[in-house]
Amino acid sequence: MKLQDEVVFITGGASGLGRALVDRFVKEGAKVAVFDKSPDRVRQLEQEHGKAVVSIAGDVRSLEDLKRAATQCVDTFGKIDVLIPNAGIWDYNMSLVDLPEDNIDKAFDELFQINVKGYILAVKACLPALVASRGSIICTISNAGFYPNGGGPLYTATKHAVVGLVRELAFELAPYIRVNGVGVGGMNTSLSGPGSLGMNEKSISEIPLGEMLKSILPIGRMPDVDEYTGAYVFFATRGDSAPATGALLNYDGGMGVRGLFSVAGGNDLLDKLNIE
Ligand SMILES: NC(=O)c1ccc[n+]([C@@H]2O[C@H](COP(=O)([O-])OP(=O)(O)OC[C@H]3O[C@@H](n4cnc5c(N)ncnc54)[C@H](O)[C@@H]3O)[C@@H](O)[C@H]2O)c1
Repeated sequence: MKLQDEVVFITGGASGLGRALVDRFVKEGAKVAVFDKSPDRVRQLEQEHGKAVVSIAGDVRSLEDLKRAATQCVDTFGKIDVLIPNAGIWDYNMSLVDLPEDNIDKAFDELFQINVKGYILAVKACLPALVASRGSIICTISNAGFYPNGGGPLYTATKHAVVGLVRELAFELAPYIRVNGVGVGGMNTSLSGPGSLGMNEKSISEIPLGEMLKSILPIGRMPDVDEYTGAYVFFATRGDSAPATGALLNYDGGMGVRGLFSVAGGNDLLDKLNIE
């Protein structure tokens, strides 16, 4: 177990990637505080994990909710070693031309309030505890934090903003708190969209992402959600990641190394080297 007795606070931990992170961190010996807007799903997590998990329902757009949750985490587990701002929504690749004029303001506010302000408020709420523990922050980014076409202009702008946030906070919070980011790629979760665009009941799992990514990613397949959790364990581990702050890990199946003429340049390696 790599994280025995470390305490992790995660937003959006009741579903998808966040949920997989909770399971993985508990397996690694950590105690986990889960903050999510869905009271039913956070309660269920607590039931499944017993004393290793405390769950708090709230909205990442509310500093008050997050401060209440940070206090509950410290009251229950005594500290916060790692904060993972992760709760997010997607814009389902809605292009600028398709954005309805009368909803741009609301959609912009909703996406930025959850995907960017939600991260800033989570840090603000956990800051005293993180300084006291000499802890670290691991932000979930996305391939959309680095490349176009992983979202529309609104989502892509929010994820690029998180890249800036990682860099700024890594500077501002040094030498007491390390701040890093993981640029995860496509995965089968319940990722939904802004209510202002009528997308709050949608789920990315309705899209045949696995089939699509086979021919888009150099690794040739969409990773399982669980396969994304190792990077977070690495950044949370005090020993192994001690030199890392302001680090951004592209962890997306190789989107930045796609070839111009074919996605993966080594498709004929087995034939050429006579390997089964
Ligand atoms: N699924 C993908 O293909 C993909 C790709 C790249 C990046 N990401 C990023 O991964 C992160 C996790 O998303 P996911 O795919 O696991 O989706 P998900 O919907 O399964 O999980 C996100 C969680 O955040 C919670 N949440 C949303 N808005 C909230 C709010 N206002 N307050 C509190 N909680 C809120 C949801 O209830 C949900 O439990 C997001 O930041 C997303 O942008 C996802």
